[in-house]
Amino acid sequence: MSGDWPHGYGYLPLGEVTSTLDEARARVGEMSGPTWITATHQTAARGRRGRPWSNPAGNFAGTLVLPNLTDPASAALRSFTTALALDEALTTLTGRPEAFALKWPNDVLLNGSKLAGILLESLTERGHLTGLVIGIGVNLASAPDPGALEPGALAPVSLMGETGLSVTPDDFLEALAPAFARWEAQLRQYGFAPIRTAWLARAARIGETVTARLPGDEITGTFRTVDEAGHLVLSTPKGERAIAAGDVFF
Ligand SMILES: O=C(O)CCCC[C@@H]1SC[C@@H]2NC(=O)N[C@@H]21
Repeated sequence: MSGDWPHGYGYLPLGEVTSTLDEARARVGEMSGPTWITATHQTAARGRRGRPWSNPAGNFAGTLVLPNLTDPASAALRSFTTALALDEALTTLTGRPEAFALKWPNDVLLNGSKLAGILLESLTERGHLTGLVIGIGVNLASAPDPGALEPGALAPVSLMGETGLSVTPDDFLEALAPAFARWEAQLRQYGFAPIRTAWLARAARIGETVTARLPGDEITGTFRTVDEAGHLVLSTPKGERAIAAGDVFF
């Protein structure tokens, strides 16, 4: 599997790298359109909020580069298309849709624990958005040692550990890439509304009490919905709050 796929995305499979996100930043100038970059091993993979991301062999590590995205609001919606594509790929490969759920803003859960994470990073020039890189890690073969988890954080699990199914990173990308291309085409053609509906149908903990941790603040409330901008909407004793970015704890 290399070069171009039928859906027109490029593909760059790499061996050991610091991070596929670093490779994306270094190589975006050579790319004319959306391109997947994968690595067999990352020596300095990163997760959200500057956390390290452990990447044992056999797990999926990839970055999708979307050059020429210049609207920040629509770029952020790729959290949702990416999560839906991951969910679709996992459902296709396992036949078990009921086992997976989506956690706002960027995680895929398996049996209620964290299976996959997504990290969006902006590419900018002179303060303007010029593109987006979407880093994706999926614990296919093994779950990393959770180390010291924040209170309330979900422990990682692996697809192999939870289901006994063996899926290689290459097989995973074969399912993920066309799924992403379809969700991306839908977003471009119809806007966020159908993506939002599809995401909500797969969301974990709607109607339940959750806590959103923001820099310097913590908001607890009932998870009502995700609004038209992709913000998390919580009902709190002080009224409804729409949260643009943060970490959610159950
Ligand atoms: O849940 C998170 O914190 C997001 C994790 C994202 C990890 C992936 S692995 C491939 C890509 N390269 C990185 O350095 N990080 C992302």
